[in-house]
Parts: sequence; structure tokens; C-alpha cells
Amino acid sequence: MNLVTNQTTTPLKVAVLGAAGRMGQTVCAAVDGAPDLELVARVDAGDDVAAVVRESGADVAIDFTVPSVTETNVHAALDAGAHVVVGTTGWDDDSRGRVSEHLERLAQAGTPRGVLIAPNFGLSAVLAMTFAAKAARYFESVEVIELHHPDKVDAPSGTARHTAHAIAAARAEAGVAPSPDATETGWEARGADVEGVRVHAVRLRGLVAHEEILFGNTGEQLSIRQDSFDRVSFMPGVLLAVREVVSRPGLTVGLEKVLDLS
Ligand SMILES: NC(=O)C1=CN([C@@H]2O[C@H](COP(=O)(O)OP(=O)(O)OC[C@H]3O[C@@H](n4cnc5c(N)ncnc54)[C@H](O)[C@@H]3O)[C@@H](O)[C@H]2O)C=CC1
Ligand SMILES: O=C(O)C1=N[C@H](C(=O)O)C[C@H](O)C1
Repeated sequence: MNLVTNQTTTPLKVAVLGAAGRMGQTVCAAVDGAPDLELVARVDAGDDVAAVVRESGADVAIDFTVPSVTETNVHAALDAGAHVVVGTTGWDDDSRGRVSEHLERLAQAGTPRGVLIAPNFGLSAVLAMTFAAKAARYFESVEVIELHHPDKVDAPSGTARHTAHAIAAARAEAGVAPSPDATETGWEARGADVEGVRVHAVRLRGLVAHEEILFGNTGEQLSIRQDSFDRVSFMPGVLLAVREVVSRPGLTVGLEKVLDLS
């Protein structure tokens, strides 16, 4: 990732939403340590997001909160004049569509803004997803295993959903048949069906965030595995997104777009 910064320009002002959380605390420290960024607000549950973002003069709001509030926060931060970087999970076509409409209204009003939603900011995860999408058409079988800390509130992970979506799209485009599966009973043991891809979620103390994508043909297997052992692994991607979003009007989904991997 290219993290070269231009230190002669005015620092970008950044507000962090979910600042007291696991990711929020790590993001605040990373922003604080970046010479071209200025942390102007730490926002958490109970705060008026729109008011704090507006009063802080933030150029960019970063949301690492919870799936149930993230969309509301994004609309509030946009109304307050900020661009938004989102790491929180829980997004679907409908919620992304409403953000796109909001962004179109802002562009038509002459105040274009950018929103960048990435299910995973870790370079290893972004590359694993990219490689998996490339491999998807060449194998008869595919399954995804995501492994996380037990304090995570959603399953399967946003990363696994994004991975499965990319795999399903690549297989559909190539006309690949569904993975063979003779299961007749015990479907509850076969994981979630995400667009035809079986996704298994492990929750285990000691883990942070990990994903394994398994591909199989007769006589061979490809395993693609990535591990985030520490939340600092997400920080280069988050900071890159902050620097990019201000010059990317509209909605961008996935850090792979910024890294020119898709
Ligand atoms: N895209 C990525 O690379 C990554 C995404 N995540 C996702 O980020 C999200 C946060 O994860 P964690 O930090 O582990 O969760 P966490 O539970 O530690 O933190 C969430 C924080 O949001 C706060 N919050 C709740 N409602 C709020 C509101 N209305 N406004 C502002 N703050 C509010 C909570 O009080 C808490 O401090 C999850 O959806 C997780 O899946 C996590 C790691 C990496
Ligand atoms: O909750 C987490 O921790 C993580 N959430 C994201 C997800 O659901 O994919 C990203 C990463 O896996 C860590």
C-alpha cells in the first residue's frame, strides 16, 4: 500500500465514530500518529453524530460502530458535510442504495461527497479475496471459513460475505455449476449459504480476524488463508481510505477498488 503523504498540505480533519470500541481506539491512535491527519472528534454511543461532526469541522468521518447504527451514522455525517469511511459490517444492497441516493442528491446540490465502505481494510484480507475471486472459476468445489474473536456480534463476517459474493459472481460469469454436495440431513452443520457458497463461522477466544478459502478439484486443493493477528493490521488500509475518499465522489465498496485490484 502506498502510504506516502504530502506533508506540505493542511491536515485532513478526522472524526472517529465508535471511538471507544476495539477498532475505534486503534483508529484514533493511528489518526493521531499520522502527520497529514488531525483527530478532531471522538464520537461514541449517546453522542449526536451530526452535531459533533459539524462542530468539529471534520473533513472525513470514520465509522467503526455496530451494524444496527452504521447507516444512520453515515447519513448524519454526510448531512454534517463530511466524507465517510466505513469499516462497520451489516451493509446490504438496500442500505448501500440509500447512501448512493444521498450522495447523488449532494452532488446535484453542488456539494459532492464520497463514501468508502470496506468490509476489511487488511491488506492480507483484500488480497485473499482478490485471489479467491480469480481462482473461483477453476474449481469444482469452494467453501469459506471465517474465524474471529468471540466478542464479534455478527456472523458470517462482512469479509466472508464479500468473499462469497465475489466468488459467486466469478463462477456465475464463467458458467460454473454449484459445488457438489450430497448432503441429505444435517444441513445445520453445513454453514450458511451465501449466494450458493457455504460459509462457516468459528468464534474462539484468542483469535482476532482470519479467513480461509478452500477450493477443490479431483486430486487437488487450493487453500488461501489470511490472518489479522492484531487490529493494527487494518490501519494502513483505513488511513489510505481516508486520504482517498476526499477525491472519490460517490460510493466506493471495497478497498480493492482503491488498490486497483479489481
Ligand atoms: N472493515 C474492517 O477492516 C473491520 C471491520 N470491523 C467491524 O467494525 C465494527 C466495530 O468492531 P469493533 O470495534 O470490534 O466493535 P466494538 O463493539 O468494540 O465497538 C463498537 C463501538 O461503537 C460504539 N457505538 C454504538 N452505537 C454507536 C452510535 N450510535 N454512534 C457511535 N458509536 C456507537 C460502541 O459504544 C462501541 O464503542 C464491526 O462491525 C466489525 O465487524 C472490525 C475490524 C476490522
Ligand atoms: O468484527 C471484527 O473483528 C471484524 N469484522 C470485519 C468482518 O466482519 O469481516 C472485518 C474483520 O474480519 C474483523
